[in-house]
Amino acid sequence: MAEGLRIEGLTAGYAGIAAVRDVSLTVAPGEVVALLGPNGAGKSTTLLSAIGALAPMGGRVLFDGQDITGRTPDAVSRLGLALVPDSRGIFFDLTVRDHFRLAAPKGDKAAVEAMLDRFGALRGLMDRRAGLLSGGEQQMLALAKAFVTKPSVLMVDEMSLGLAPLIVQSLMPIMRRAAEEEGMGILLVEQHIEMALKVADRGIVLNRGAVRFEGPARELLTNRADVEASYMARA
Ligand SMILES: Nc1ncnc2c1ncn2[C@@H]1O[C@H](COP(=O)(O)OP(=O)(O)OP(=O)(O)O)[C@@H](O)[C@H]1O
Repeated sequence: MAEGLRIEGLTAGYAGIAAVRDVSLTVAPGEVVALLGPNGAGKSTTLLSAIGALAPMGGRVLFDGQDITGRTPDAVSRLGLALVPDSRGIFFDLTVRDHFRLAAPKGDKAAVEAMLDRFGALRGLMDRRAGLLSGGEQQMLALAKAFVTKPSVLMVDEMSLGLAPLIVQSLMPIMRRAAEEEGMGILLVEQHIEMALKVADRGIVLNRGAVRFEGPARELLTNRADVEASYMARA
């Protein structure tokens, strides 16, 4: 049964030093969750542990009720959990079309068409090398490449990195639509607090490796003082 992503008591880090401690969060099917927090809070570490790129030191990652802790990123993505990393994971010498061939090797034409309906700007760019795309187009490609694999939960790490706010604003509703129309669960790591909370159902603030504040996105939007205080939390 589709239950989405459940991270339970995750402790993870590097060279034996924990960067996140006892972090728990869920992303249900059809839900958009904004994972917020200052630089170095542990947001990427959480995502990397969920996808299987970083072995947790403690806790569990469950996907649709199955314990996937310690599985490889390939195995995890085959189950339907995808990550768009902040580095975007695109190859400058390959064309846009090549990226879709790699992402959907079985030639799922319907999935590519559905994705092009969402990211219409890519239609005219199919034969362009990714290195010649603008920053916004590259981010669109990174997202679209994940969409053609039809994940049931998609994690996006800093979609807005290096992009003009107007471009980010145009990408956010695509995330919302995917949640509403396809039941995709979405975990958005974002520095643009307001833009993320406007499309999210819930918000979670991570700081110094722990969850400091969480609640319905609408409440976090109107309660900016608590959100900002949790960004500053020193303990
Ligand atoms: N490969 C690594 N080796 C050692 N320490 C790391 C590594 N990657 C991240 N860290 C450390 O782990 C902590 C959490 O980093 P992480 O990248 O998860 O934070 P973040 O919330 O995603 O930050 P940002 O918003 O700046 O991307 C930081 O103190 C960071 O310096």
